[in-house]
Amino acid sequence: MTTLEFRNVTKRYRVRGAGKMLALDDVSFTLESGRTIALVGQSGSGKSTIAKIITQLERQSAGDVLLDGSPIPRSGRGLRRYRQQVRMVFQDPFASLNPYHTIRHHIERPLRLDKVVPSDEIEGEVRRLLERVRLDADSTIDRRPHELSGGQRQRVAIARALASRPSLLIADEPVSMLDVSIRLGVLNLLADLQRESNLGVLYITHDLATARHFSDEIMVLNRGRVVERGPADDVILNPQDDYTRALRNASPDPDRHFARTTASPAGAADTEGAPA
Ligand SMILES: Nc1ncnc2c1ncn2[C@@H]1O[C@H](COP(=O)(O)OP(=O)(O)OP(=O)(O)O)[C@@H](O)[C@H]1O
Repeated sequence: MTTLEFRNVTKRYRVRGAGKMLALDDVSFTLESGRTIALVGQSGSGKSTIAKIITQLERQSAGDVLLDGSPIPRSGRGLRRYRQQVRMVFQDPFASLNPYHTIRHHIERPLRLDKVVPSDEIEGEVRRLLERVRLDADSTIDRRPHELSGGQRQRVAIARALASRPSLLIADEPVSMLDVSIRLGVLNLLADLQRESNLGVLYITHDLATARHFSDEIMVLNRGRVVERGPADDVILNPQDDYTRALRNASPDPDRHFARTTASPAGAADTEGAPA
């Protein structure tokens, strides 16, 4: 069991000519393997700042971020091990993959860096990871990102994140840049992988309906403060905070229901896994 804990975390950004800007105000939560927490809030509420602190792109101004009770190491093997355990899926599958490199290269890299398998098993492991994200390995492995659709690229990004066999996955708006018709397929895939690997997932989203469906718990952020949290159904069906109610009322369809979340063969839930 792996646990990532935010304990009273505050983040102030220095803004030129305007002093400091409070982006996170005393935020505490615990993400553990096997559970999915959705982090919801309007633009500017601080969601990405939490992701940046977790991935060490930013440092908190105050408070503690602890992995299994210890502060995140700042350098060396400890930091490498932390980065292997906590992986990120970014919003933009177009920007997060290097256009000059093949899909094979993208997935091989973390396998080599983290010495996940012996060298002679890397090829097989790349193929296995592609199949895990329901991509056809033969027709995908030697392509470059621009030869794939947005949904296929995001599947490659997920395969790359899983390559290091992490315990926790931070998914920052993982489907918001994808065509609406294929979003559900990618979210179902993430849900399947979460269950198969007992991952802890922090699902950052604007979308209350998918937050409810794909998460155990929802945490609502407003201007850097957690204003409400609780079991997903409770937060959506019976919001206690005015801001959550406003978010819910502004949401196009917060009670929307979704089809199954069990593993599907490539192409069953959407056609993104099929070769182009
Ligand atoms: N590097 C930075 N320097 C100064 N202010 C920043 C910086 N990054 C974020 N902010 C400010 O911090 C606040 C929180 O931003 P953040 O990006 O975390 O919000 P968000 O909820 O992720 O928004 P979005 O959904 O639009 O990505 C915003 O007011 C933003 O303008």
